[in-house]
Amino acid sequence: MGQLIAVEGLDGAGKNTLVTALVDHWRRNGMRVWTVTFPRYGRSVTADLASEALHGRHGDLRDSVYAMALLFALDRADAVDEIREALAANDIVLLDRYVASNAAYSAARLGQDAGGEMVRWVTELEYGRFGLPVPDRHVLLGVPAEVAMQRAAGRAARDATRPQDLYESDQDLQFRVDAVYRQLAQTNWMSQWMSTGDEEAAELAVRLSSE
Ligand SMILES: Nc1ncnc2c1ncn2[C@@H]1O[C@H](COP(=O)(O)OP(=O)(O)O)[C@@H](O)[C@H]1O
Ligand SMILES: Cc1cn([C@H]2C[C@H](O)[C@@H](COP(=O)(O)OP(=O)(O)O)O2)c(=O)[nH]c1=O
Repeated sequence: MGQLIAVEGLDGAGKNTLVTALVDHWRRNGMRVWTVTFPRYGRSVTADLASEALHGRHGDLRDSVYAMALLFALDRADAVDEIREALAANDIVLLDRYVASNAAYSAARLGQDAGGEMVRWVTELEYGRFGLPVPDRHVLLGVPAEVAMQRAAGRAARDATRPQDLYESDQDLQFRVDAVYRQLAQTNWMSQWMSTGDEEAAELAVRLSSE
């Protein structure tokens, strides 16, 4: 049975870059690693609908915090079997965003903290009703919010296929999401959280196996 690890952080924090480096490091060391990025764009109709809403389509869908969270959650509900199969066949299953993204972004949108109603609702829906496996570890890529926002803006400027969405372009929201993420990490929400900045993947991989 593999270890389930979720990497979390703001838009532009560097999650994708870190996950790619970790997978590369572990595979070079002979470990069996499987990875998936949420939302599963192109594979999940609910993920695609959520992205389209965040880019201005589907009327007032994006105004509903619960409706948006439900779309992201349904994408994961549909992935339960593939995650369980991956855990059975690999040493490590690495998730680029997971349930904590829904908890942090949705709570932040409502001005709530990590102890509020929205985090409870996400927990009951995704870990309770949908039966998603709880990560053994969470990794919070906690670069300063200003840095993450600059990187997300830079990426959008360089890549015309990745315009900033509603959440990425809302600086106040990003600061609030950052605060909720840090509370989730401090309270070790659902499992142990490890915080990292711009750390070499090799160093982080060692810390993940030793702490
Ligand atoms: N450690 C780093 N130092 C500088 N730039 C970085 C670093 N990590 C990622 N980036 C850059 O920041 C941008 C966002 O990184 P990405 O991994 O796509 O973030 P996320 O998946 O968290 O949105 C990309 O343009 C990437 O090249
Ligand atoms: C996975 C997930 C993402 N989100 C948010 C975080 C991001 O701001 C946004 C889009 O996800 P993101 O991973 O940033 O996708 P993109 O490649 O389009 O930048 O959705 C949630 O609110 N809940 C979730 O469950």
